[in-house]
Amino acid sequence: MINVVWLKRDVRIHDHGPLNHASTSEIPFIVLYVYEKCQLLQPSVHGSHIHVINEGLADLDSRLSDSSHPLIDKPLRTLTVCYSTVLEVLKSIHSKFTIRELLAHEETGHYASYQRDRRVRAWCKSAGVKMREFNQTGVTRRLGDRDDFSKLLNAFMTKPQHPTAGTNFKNKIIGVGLGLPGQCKSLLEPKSLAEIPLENRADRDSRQVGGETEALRILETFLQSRGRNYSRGISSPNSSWESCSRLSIYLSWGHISVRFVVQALRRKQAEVKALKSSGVHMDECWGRSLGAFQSRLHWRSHFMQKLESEPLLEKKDLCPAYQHLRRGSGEFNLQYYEAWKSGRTGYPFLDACMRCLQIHGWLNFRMRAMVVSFATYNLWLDWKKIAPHLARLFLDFEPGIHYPQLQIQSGTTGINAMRVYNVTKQGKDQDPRGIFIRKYVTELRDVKDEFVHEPWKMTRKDMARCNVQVGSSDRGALFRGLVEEDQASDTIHECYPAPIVNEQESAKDAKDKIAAVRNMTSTKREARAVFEKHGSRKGTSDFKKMKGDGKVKRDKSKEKGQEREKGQKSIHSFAVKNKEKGQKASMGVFSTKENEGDKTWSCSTCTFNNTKPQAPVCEICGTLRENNLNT
Ligand SMILES: Cc1cc2nc3c(=O)[nH]c(=O)nc-3n(C[C@H](O)[C@H](O)[C@H](O)COP(=O)(O)OP(=O)(O)OC[C@H]3O[C@@H](n4cnc5c(N)ncnc54)[C@H](O)[C@@H]3O)c2cc1C
Repeated sequence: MINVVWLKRDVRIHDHGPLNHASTSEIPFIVLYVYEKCQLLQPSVHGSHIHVINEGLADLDSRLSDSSHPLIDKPLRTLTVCYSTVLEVLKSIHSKFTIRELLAHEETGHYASYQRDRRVRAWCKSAGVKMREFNQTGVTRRLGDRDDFSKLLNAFMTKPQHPTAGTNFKNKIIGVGLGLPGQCKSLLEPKSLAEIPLENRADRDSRQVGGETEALRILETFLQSRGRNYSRGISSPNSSWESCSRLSIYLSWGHISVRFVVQALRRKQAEVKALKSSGVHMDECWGRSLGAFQSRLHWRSHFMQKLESEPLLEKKDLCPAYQHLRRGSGEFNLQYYEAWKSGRTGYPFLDACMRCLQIHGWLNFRMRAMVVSFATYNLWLDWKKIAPHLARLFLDFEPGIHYPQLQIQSGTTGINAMRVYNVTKQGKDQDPRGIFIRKYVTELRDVKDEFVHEPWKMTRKDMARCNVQVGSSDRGALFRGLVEEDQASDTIHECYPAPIVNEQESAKDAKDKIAAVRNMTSTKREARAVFEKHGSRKGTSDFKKMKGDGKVKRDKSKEKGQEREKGQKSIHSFAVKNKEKGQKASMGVFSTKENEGDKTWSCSTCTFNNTKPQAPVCEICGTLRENNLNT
């Protein structure tokens, strides 16, 4: 008899329920990782993900074998790693040893992993193997609605972590040479994983390194010093590099647990508070930044809960009313898609973001939202078509955040306000001197500050002076003319495209199309159902009041298509009312502020600074506006 610890997105030693459980049991166990063929076939998989996974496995192998050096290309010492399907491997182990317990973490993954888990559970049942799954994200299985979500999440985060297994259990691990299907002697490079298309197997040029050791180090530097600037540094791609925690890849691949991070954060918050009350001068930034970081960690579980409750979210729109949008025949413009993908849209700030992702696999939140907004509004591309490419680009790909965010940013959830980012304005705000642009869009490195965000405004002479030709594929044409004119240049350098769409017009068209769907009575009804199931319940008392009693109920009259009663509030009626009052529709989070003055309100759930005084819900997380704690 043996136990099996099945590793998925949980490759670490700290706060690891399955490892702890196995190590305190009297029988031996296998620590198993499978390069699963059915998962590797998913279009979201990229070689860089495999490298990060391998770095995590090598780190764990060295921790479990008491060695100080993670060895990626050397024989494995404690882990059992196979290249197969998990069911085949489990069946083989069972036939050789008889598995008593299969120990794993619950996974809120894409649909293929959801189905795989169901198959494994069914097999365990039929084979008499007890399967035990541990929670590691704070997400609750089979949660009907969001009424108790925050309470449950808080309880989970407050619970003591699983003890880190001591060294005495290590001789209980059975590992190498078991003769299992596809068993590997060492970790596999992406190049030997035939399921991943060739073009997706390469690594990123410069990316974060995976593994628990690195995760702990990054957390420490953040809480010791970098985190101080979190609040004011997260929006610009220049400052976010250091100011953001940069923990996402470790959280996504399970090299650190979210509870470990939350509890470390709480200790830091207590330390800051204690120092302050003992009279030590504390920089105000710390308190604000730690609070904002705490909110982001809350969002993590908040968004993952959506996918947990709606496993098909990767494939369908949260609000069915939007299903047909961007999916008409001929609506997908391949040329636009390719330009967006390769960072050649003619909008320098946008192109810099896409090229930055190709090199590093990371961008801050605002820039991610912006690249999706540009693709789905300005280029009118279907979010489902851009999702796999972004998933491959993001080193921290986490399905439970990725798909809900894609839907929010493309305006199809029914419960979030439309947010169309003006990429040129964002560039001017977040990268005023074009430092980020010049770093990635090297064609523009010699362009003067005044044109770096709008190079198409340069005259032909300006272009010649900074050795770039904007808007023509004929490199020679411009310069031939100019050389004759003023002999200004005898060298021909690089080309940069002219903008592929008119930013203002394309945004307006897209917003009109979305608004037409949003304003339909049937859409409002569907959006309400989405809110009941997935909307944040911060400001819960108002939500309950709105419903007339303490419990959220489905509005049957609306389901039958009847009109809303007079005076009854709806998430959507507010948004429509704004327009009726003649308020200008938002061009993006910043332009709204200009239109409506400085009446911003900071959301008590997610701390986002909302710029629409009349907005019924927070633009980011959907929390009800009424009596929002920070209003
Ligand atoms: C279209 C889109 C897709 C995204 N896809 C992913 C993804 O696949 N994986 C991923 O980890 N994040 C994703 N994000 C959220 C966010 O951009 C990243 O979590 C963040 O940039 C990671 O950097 P960080 O760890 O330094 O973040 P920090 O700002 O330091 O935040 C700490 C942690 O909080 C969580 N977090 C932060 N912002 C969000 C958010 N908006 N929603 C949910 N959780 C959040 C993350 O786990 C993050 O690691 C996406 C955002 C957008 C707009």
